[in-house]
Amino acid sequence: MKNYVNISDLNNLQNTVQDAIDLKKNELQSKTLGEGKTICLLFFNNSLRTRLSTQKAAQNLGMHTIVMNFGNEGWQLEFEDGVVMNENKSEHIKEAAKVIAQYCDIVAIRAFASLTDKEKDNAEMVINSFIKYAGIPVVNMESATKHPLQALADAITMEEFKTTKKPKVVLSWAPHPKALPHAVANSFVEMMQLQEADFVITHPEGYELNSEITKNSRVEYNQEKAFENADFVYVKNWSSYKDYGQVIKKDADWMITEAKMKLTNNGKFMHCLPVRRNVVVTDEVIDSENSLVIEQANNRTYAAQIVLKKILEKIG
Ligand SMILES: CCC[C@H](NC(=O)CCC(=O)O)C(=O)O
Ligand SMILES: NC(=O)OP(=O)(O)O
Repeated sequence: MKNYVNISDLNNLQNTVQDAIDLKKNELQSKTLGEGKTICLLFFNNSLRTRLSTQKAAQNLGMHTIVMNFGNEGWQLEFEDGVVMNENKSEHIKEAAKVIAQYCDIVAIRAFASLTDKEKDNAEMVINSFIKYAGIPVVNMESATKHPLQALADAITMEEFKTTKKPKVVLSWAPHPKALPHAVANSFVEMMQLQEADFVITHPEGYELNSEITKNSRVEYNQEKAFENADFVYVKNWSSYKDYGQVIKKDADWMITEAKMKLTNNGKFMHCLPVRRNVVVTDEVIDSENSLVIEQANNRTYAAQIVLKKILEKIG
């Protein structure tokens, strides 16, 4: 595997999940694989889990890490070709990407969606520019449309906690005061499409995700109906895709409550974090024994570590 930008970059999701679960048993088993190698972790947006888990994963493999809050420490980058750079952009991605590649063997990038320019977001301009110009492996730490490290961690977690071969899994929208990206939901959908599961997406009308991603995944507009007999309830807010980047309705009654979780088959509650308590989910639900949010966060290290291990094995 050269780059890890989408969950589909994995040769086989199920095998990778098993590899990660094996790795968890002895996380330092490949502690010399990355010796002499450096990874640059570039953040154009905030992070807790991704930043700490990816750095830990690299260190578990013996790598050096360089972490940079590019958004407020680096130069404003120009991504368009042929532009006269006489305004607020100090450096072109062509130089920046090639320069960064002089300092590291792998570059990992977090650059959220603009949520204002659907075309540029869908084109994945930032991460694809790094792939084009850096010439070294690129890892996606949440881009404009995808969050594959989160999706892999979620797959690991469901494998560890599923009690049936074909669980019912619900991706449920929940309200949020801000307009949030589609990336986490998109990668969760793509990951579920690679799994043996009874998968259903539930959200209010107007919050349909990009149909090029959801394809023929089932959508149920009645949240409580979707929750019936669910084994896993994965919850995330996202802004409207149709009215791009808009919060078209806040629908407080879509918040996840104990009463809704009672409709499930003793279902597990999942969320990528950070989460707005008592907006997205009640304290009772996220604090319950059926909440897997901390297990998910722990598995972020092993998701990143198995990805970096496979990239390092290819680099040689
Ligand atoms: C891993 C999730 C990162 C990000 N979440 C947020 O931006 C939440 C921000 C907030 O709640 O203020 C998102 O929804 O994509
Ligand atoms: N879930 C996740 O990616 O968390 P951070 O945004 O804190 O990295």
